[in-house]
Amino acid sequence: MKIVVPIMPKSLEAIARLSSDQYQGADLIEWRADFLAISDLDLAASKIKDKFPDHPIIFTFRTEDKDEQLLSDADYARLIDKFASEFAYIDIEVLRFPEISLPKNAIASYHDFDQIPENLADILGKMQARHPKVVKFAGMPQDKKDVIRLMSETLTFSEVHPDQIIVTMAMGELGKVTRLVGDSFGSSWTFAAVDATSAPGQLSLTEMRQLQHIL
Ligand SMILES: O=C1C[C@@](O)(C(=O)O)C[C@@H](O)[C@@H]1O
Repeated sequence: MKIVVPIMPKSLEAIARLSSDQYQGADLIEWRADFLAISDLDLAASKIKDKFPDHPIIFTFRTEDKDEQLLSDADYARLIDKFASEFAYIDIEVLRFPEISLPKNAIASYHDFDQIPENLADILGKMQARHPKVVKFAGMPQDKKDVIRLMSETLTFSEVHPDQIIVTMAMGELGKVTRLVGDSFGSSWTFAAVDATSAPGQLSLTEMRQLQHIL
């Protein structure tokens, strides 16, 4: 299971302060670009690539967790188009922005911050139908059965689509187990933190490395 570590710099100075040594054990870096002003993204992109020359980087501009719409559909599409060729992977909220054509390195992603939806299989299927490089889902379980359901749907999906990379996780305390043993149920990546977490329930990179070793 690959370990992805998000970075969420809130200024260009914060990028300069990042110490890449702390990220050595990560397989991929996810740049959460939605914490910066749009006008800073160009400069930030080159600084981040300079900072992590040895890591594949995911460009993510998350809109699903914002109350207000930060970008129009057209601006989101332009942003995706611009950065897709600059990074190893690009996160795209495909069901929210269905008009976008997917580049080869697309991660089709979907978040539900309230629940593990009953129609999870349908959501995964709709994302897969766009033929992205990776299908990714993160949801908030309300009880232990939700956690088992997420893992069970992930396993079923991975058996039906053995060539499709799928990444799923349940967030929060209840969901932590999915970040540890997700790969036994078909999920290929897990997200872990250095300093701040980008979602509830993430373990630290150090803990995740130790666990990977044990497992
Ligand atoms: O999609 C994901 C997964 C995530 O939400 C998590 O729960 O670890 C963290 C986000 O930064 C990332 O974009």
